[in-house]
Amino acid sequence: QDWTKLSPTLKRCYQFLVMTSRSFASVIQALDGELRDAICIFYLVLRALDTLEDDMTIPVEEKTALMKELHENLYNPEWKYRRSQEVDKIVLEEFPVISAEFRNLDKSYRDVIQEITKRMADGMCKYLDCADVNSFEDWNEYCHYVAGLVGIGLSRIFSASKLEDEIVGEDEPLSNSMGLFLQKTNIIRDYLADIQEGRKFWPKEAWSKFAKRLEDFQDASNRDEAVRCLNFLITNALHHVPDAIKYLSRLRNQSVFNFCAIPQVMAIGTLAVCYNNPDVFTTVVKLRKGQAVYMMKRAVSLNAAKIIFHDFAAEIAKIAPKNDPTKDKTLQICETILMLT
Ligand SMILES: COc1cccc([C@H]2O[C@H](CC(=O)N[C@@H](CC(=O)O)C(=O)O)C(=O)N(CC(C)(C)C)c3ccc(Cl)cc32)c1OC
Repeated sequence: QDWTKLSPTLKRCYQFLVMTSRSFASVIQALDGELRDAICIFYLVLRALDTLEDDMTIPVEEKTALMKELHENLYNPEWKYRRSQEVDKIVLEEFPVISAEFRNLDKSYRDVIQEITKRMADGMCKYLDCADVNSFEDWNEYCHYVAGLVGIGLSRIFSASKLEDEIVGEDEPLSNSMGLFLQKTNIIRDYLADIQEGRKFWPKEAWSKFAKRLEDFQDASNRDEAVRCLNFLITNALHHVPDAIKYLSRLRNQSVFNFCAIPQVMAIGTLAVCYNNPDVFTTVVKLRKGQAVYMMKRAVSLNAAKIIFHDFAAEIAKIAPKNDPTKDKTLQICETILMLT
């Protein structure tokens, strides 16, 4: 990334990227050619939408209008929002800087970013009034709106840049799975942080088999049932791994592969650390920093990524408890992953 050649507004956008995405910013900045700026701006527009959705100080009616209009305000040079209390509020306060660089992008990228922003906002608003996630179908739909659409949009940008084949952008189910795997992993890992903020993303179809209320998993007396529900959800999330492996096998550009593979291997590593782990209900379980850095360095080829998927699937299969009600399905999906990797 040659910072000296950037316009002041584009330089400012990369500063926002570094502020809002910590470790991930470096992977975006390493993207080749037109992809770097297009995905930097896409990331920031998504961050702006996410910041609105997360801000509980904005009344629901006002928030719904702001989110649904964001895709139009990409073409409104003055539009900004200054009343957010969120940590990443700068992307809303300085939105004119982001929209200015959005309008400098090639039309093919602008059309994808605008369409995904519109569809995501509409979907998020459907779940805004705490319409709880009941069935696994609801869970897949919610994750499609907040994450699957990101995968679909990114895949179309990869193909539009010609750095990846048309098929990458056309195959929506695979792109959707890339998002569902990451988002389900985040939701599983973030049980305690979310419940403490009154946010419930674990599907009722799952937790109702193990407790009367989702909050009950916080009590040490319910720890065994909580871990069984955890293992049930992790097993469901692992079913997206075969699609992720197929998606990664289609990529030809090294910088795109690194950008896509690193979050996926971090996610299966997170699921492996969470599996059968009661700490999920008392802290936010994270990969050890050294392990995360190690994986970011290693996941640079399909074979290297496959080995990481293989090792974590083998680890989960090894510790699957004999008396866990989901054990057979867990071993089955692990076996499938082991055969693919
Ligand atoms: C083909 O699809 C993808 C390919 C590569 C990366 C991502 C995906 O990876 C990061 C990775 C990331 O942002 N990691 C964080 C760590 C963390 O949030 O736990 C980081 O390293 O800061 C992520 O998590 N999300 C957020 C969603 C999952 C909601 C989409 C995300 C948000 C905006 C963009 Cl443009 C991309 C992604 C993809 O999206 C599916």
